[in-house]
Amino acid sequence: MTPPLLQVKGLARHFGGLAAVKDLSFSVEKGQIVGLIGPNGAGKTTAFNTISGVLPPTRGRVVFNGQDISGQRPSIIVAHGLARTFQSTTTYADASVEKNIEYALLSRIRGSAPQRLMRRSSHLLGSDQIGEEINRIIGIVGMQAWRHAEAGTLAYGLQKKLGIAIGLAARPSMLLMDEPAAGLNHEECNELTRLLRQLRDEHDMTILLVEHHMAIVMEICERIVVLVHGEKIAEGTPEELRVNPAVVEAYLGAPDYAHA
Ligand SMILES: Nc1ncnc2c1ncn2[C@@H]1O[C@H](COP(=O)(O)OP(=O)(O)OP(=O)(O)O)[C@@H](O)[C@H]1O
Repeated sequence: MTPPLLQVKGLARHFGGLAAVKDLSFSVEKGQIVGLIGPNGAGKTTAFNTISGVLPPTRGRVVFNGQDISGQRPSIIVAHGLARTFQSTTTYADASVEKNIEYALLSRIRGSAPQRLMRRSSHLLGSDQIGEEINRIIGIVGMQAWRHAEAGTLAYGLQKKLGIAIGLAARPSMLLMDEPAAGLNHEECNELTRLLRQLRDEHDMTILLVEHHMAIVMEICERIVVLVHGEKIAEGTPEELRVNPAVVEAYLGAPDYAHA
């Protein structure tokens, strides 16, 4: 049997006396979209930051594609194929959509020495391939019409798509997405749902999604991990969690969950 692509084992992260994440274990199989949900302050972002190398874990391990990546720098983790999508604020506002993607590709090519050593040769791009790669990424996120638009002038939903495009420039096999639906309108949420499915079905992407928008989580995730006060209180399919008393209680007063 193929081992899971991502395995989080007994992960903990403390801030002084506060245990923001406690003994968290879960795994994500290749090709799955898994949700990580929980009320405000549950520890979702801390778990994400610890998995992606932004914060070192206090305890526990993160294994990706069979390799222990716990506590590695974000650039090394990206080179392993585990990338985070960026918030719109991390784009170059004055540069065009294609330039932003080009900068992301160039940083991948230049990378650090250990990154270069780790990358498979197919991951190295010659400058003649950059144009093709920009076309490929713009095609995936459906931003052909905005190719020459300045990033800072894009509507919010398009800026978020550009953030996903920049994440894709790392050619990851797995994306960690932190609240991609935040601030999107109804039509943009539908588009996001289509894009996430397309990334998985047509581009072999595995996705771990932190998201407050319960309708999207319930519709798109095969499995969901629920955190409350830093602890995993439940894990299962959307159908299982909808009727799980502990989850319903944690979300009492959250109408979006009740109606998802
Ligand atoms: N750098 C930090 N220093 C101290 N405490 C922190 C730090 N980052 C997070 N925390 C605390 O850790 C706990 C978990 O926060 P975290 O942001 O991970 O939760 P979350 O589930 O992502 O919340 P939200 O849904 O509101 O984004 C909170 O009590 C928060 O105040």
